[in-house]
Amino acid sequence: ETEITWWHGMGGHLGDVVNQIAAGFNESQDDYTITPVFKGSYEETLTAAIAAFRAGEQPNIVQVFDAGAATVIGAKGATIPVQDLLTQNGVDFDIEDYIAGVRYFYADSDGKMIGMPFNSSSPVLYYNIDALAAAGVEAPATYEEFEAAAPAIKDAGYVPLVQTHLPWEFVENFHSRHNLPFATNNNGYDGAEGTEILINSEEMAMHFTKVKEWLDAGLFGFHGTSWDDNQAHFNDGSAAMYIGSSGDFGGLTAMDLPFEWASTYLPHWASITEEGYQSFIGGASLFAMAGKSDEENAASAAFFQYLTSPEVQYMWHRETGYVPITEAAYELAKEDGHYERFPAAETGIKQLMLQSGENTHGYRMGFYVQIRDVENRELSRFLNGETSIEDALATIEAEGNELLGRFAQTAN
Ligand SMILES: O=P(O)(O)OC[C@H](O)CO
Repeated sequence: ETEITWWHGMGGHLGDVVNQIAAGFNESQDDYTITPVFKGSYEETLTAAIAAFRAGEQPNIVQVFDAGAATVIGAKGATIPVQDLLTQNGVDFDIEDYIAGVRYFYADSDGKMIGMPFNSSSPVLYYNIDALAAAGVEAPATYEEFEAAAPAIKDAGYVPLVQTHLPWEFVENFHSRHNLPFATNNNGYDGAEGTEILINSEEMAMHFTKVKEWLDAGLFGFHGTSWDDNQAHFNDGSAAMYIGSSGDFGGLTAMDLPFEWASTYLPHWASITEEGYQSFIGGASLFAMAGKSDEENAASAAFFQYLTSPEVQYMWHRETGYVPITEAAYELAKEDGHYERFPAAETGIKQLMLQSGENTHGYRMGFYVQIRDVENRELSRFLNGETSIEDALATIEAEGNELLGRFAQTAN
């Protein structure tokens, strides 16, 4: 029997479902055993995998989040393109089986799939139905509607809004929802050479200036930049709404919160675009690391085949809220009546299928994990009154471009 390992960053409820998938694969056949290992946050998982690769102790499969994808795809020789792994091991592969939004996010510039989409998400707006009813307002579709409703929500005794990740929700997907360019060179997809971040814009300055006004007026809560710093305020009933991952759906359901909740799209500014554009996929994908035996690679291919079967995909989607990555799994969820029972479970995938534009397919920036650190640092300093928005955005742009330039050198 061949044994393989899978490093991932799925904690809590998500980790339980990962373990169920691994157990299901192990029971489904006698040739292979996969062992999932929780390595901490997405950032910690990626750091551990890079260190392990350098020491020749890499796992067979590692989960890498969207922000780290360009770095890993650009690290030639570190991974085996998943498309090659599958076809070399006799597993049928057709990129058209995947929903449009996930098809090319983890592909190289030739359209070859390098990472296997796994937990794909969208940032959505969750709302406490009881809180909005107490305030006599509807869930907002736009930030203008949020501004109009927020004072009544505050008067009803709630913090109107919190969010879980400034870069993902207020920067990266902000650009997609408004079809604004986020980097030169076709958002970085045309190559690392000369790619520059386009964060220092009128629209970013306007949005964060508004967020700071809301914060100062008690209409927005901000408790830190780690993934878990803010959601607790929604869970405990003090915040009426939060922007978070569609992949939070399963965890929220499992918590059995003492109030009714639902979700809707990530708001956009009607002043920038009347109709919002699609978001692009978040979450993470699975990479097969290089340097493993043929037997182990065959085991990884068999696991990926199992993982992408409609039944396993639907189970993962149903239990977590991550979007189904194949058309077949989405159809299965619809046929099973999943969205009639839980309308909030469909928000993420529907948002990925809204109108698209030239800037809505995501971004490809190397060392973007480090750029996120700069964004979090400078945007927090602005929200805490330690710098101006002009200086914050200029600093992110300068440090971001320096990191992008360094990445372009390593990638060549
Ligand atoms: O919380 P997740 O797993 O949906 O991931 C959100 C972001 O895309 C990670 O960078």
